[in-house]
Amino acid sequence: MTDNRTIAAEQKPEDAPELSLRPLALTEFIGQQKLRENLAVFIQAARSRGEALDHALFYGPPGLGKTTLAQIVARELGVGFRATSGPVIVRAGDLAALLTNLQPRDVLFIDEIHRLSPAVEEILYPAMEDFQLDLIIGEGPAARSVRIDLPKFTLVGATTRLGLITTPLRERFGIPLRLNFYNAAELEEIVRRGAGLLNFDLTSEGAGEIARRSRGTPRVAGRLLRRVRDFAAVAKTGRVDAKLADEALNRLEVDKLGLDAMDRRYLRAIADDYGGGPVGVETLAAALSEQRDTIEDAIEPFLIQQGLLQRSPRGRLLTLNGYRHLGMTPSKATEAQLELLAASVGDESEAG
Ligand SMILES: Nc1ncnc2c1ncn2[C@@H]1O[C@H](COP(=O)(O)OP(=O)(O)OP(=O)(O)O)[C@@H](O)[C@H]1O
Ligand SMILES: [Mg+2]
Repeated sequence: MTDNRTIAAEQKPEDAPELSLRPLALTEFIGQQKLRENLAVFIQAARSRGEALDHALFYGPPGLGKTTLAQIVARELGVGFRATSGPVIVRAGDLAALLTNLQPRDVLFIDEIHRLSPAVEEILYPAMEDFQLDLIIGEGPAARSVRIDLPKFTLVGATTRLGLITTPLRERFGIPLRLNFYNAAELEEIVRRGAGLLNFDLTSEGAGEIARRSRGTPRVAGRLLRRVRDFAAVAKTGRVDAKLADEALNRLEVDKLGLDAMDRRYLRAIADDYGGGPVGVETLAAALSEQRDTIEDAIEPFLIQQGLLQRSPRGRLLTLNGYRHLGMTPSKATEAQLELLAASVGDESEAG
């Protein structure tokens, strides 16, 4: 079932150093148990029918395994894998070229699918639903439309922002799958597996320390693992235990919860400059000189999941735990206000 195209398509420069840690089969993929079990069923059913898998959409915060799963899907189906991303497909013709080059049952992976242009999306709808391409050829009065039949293929989309996907596009995915942050036990398994692949002598307490501080994210776990290994190599220590891992992670400014300097800067801005909130995300983005997207995709979801931050219709709020984590105590008035809001505000983490 090893398909060379599957491997070739993945050699994006930013992924190259991580390549060796990427699980290649569903059984190697740790965590996301329910998602994995469901996916295994759908893949097996499609295989036994000899049909293309229904279109699948993976969504969730960065680094949780969306791209990895897309590749695994193609592998497990034993079909070809073509990868592209939303912003890369500029014109309808770009997408048409990709679609007409697919073999039956192939997987076409579109990363950052929330960033497709409306014109390209229009082409995608009939392609997904009826496996047909409607193209306009020529310009002006000579223009005519042609319809091309496509092979039955599987579109796998990935996005960090489900809320930014238009409803008609979202509804064309038969298999929407959400990835959640990983728990410490799952991350420990991922770290141990990574240490094994990197030939790195790490005690299980050392692995636990890295896992707990990986921000619920396998990509972060892999990164921290490599950095701890660097510290160990320079210190000429053979075996890395919890104490050494702790020292290395402290030097990397990763705290006990796994927050990095940017996370703390974000929380501190709300506490110090906006009295704990509520403060709008645009205001925060400007204050921190960060993109709003980065804040919403990469920073906030974990802080919300950890109960340090809350979203309300009026903006972001630091929770009592958020204050505690910064080693700060809110004023009595702020505390009372927080308790009121906590009682009335639900989690809006999926809001666009
Ligand atoms: N379940 C897992 N088990 C082991 N390693 C994993 C797992 N999920 C992800 N990884 C590792 O984490 C890294 C990031 O995964 P991946 O690139 O699939 O994330 P992503 O969700 O596509 O992120 P982005 O939204 O930034 O594109 C990969 O190098 C992979 O090795
Ligand atoms: Mg990805």
